Amino acid sequence: MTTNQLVQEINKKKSFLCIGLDVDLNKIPQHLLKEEDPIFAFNKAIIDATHYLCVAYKPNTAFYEAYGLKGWKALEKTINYLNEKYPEIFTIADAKRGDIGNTSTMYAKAFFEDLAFDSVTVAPYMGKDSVEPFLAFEDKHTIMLALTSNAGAFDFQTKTVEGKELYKQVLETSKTWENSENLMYVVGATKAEYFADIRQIIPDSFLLVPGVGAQGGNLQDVCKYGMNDSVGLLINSSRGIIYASSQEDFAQAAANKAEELQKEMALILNQ
Ligand SMILES: O=c1ccn([C@@H]2O[C@H](COP(=O)(O)O)[C@@H](O)[C@H]2O)c(=O)[nH]1
Repeated sequence: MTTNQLVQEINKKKSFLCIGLDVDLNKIPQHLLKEEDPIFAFNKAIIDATHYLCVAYKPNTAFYEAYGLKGWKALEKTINYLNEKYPEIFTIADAKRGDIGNTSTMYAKAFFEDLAFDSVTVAPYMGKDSVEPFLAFEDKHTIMLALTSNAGAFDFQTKTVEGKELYKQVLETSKTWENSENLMYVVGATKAEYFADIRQIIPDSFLLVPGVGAQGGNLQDVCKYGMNDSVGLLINSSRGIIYASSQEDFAQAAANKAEELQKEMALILNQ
């Protein structure tokens, strides 16, 4: 999917919501455990109930890898279902990959070709030659960690290196890489006070923003400083939506939570 198609979808749905599909078998409604593939059954119900309220889904691969082959199969069924039934939806494999060049190419093939995700998250720590192999894929997006939502972000990312915070170095340097137009960035909603500075460096890039809901980030603050002329934000909520209920009504409860966020977004877009 191109960035223009994503922007069109945002404007059509009046939503820049991304729903995180972080499936934990201990948290899903127990009646689903009788299904042949409980993870996929859960995802399918959530997707069918919420697709008109969001523009992206983000399965975090950890929640699938943890269940071995069954988990990976459920991930494959989920992305295939999304691509076949809801091709207008942007898909994110939250895998936080990145390695020496030839290995990164294989990661990119796994997520862009075999699983056919629109985007994958990567860690910048290994630098240019670990990220450029992802950027080489046309109409695919590489979402690089910039300033993460967790407390540990302050261990390295905000430390000053050669007179500048490390996350700023990451943003500035990445702009010089080949095919950098295929980059998006992760910035945590819990770091709202940093968005204005970040927008100075990357005014036009899309930002994937996790951390609203369960982690306490505030949507209004993020939008105030992080939004650009094309909206430029994908706000992710995972647990706050998908675990709204652990009963038979779980999909409707998730849709209700998603609608609360979508309505807030529509108001912001109409301002
Ligand atoms: O900085 C980051 C980067 C990634 N994440 C991931 O986003 C979701 C957030 O889930 P919630 O349940 O809405 O808190 C999860 O997959 C994280 O691994 C992040 O939170 N922060």
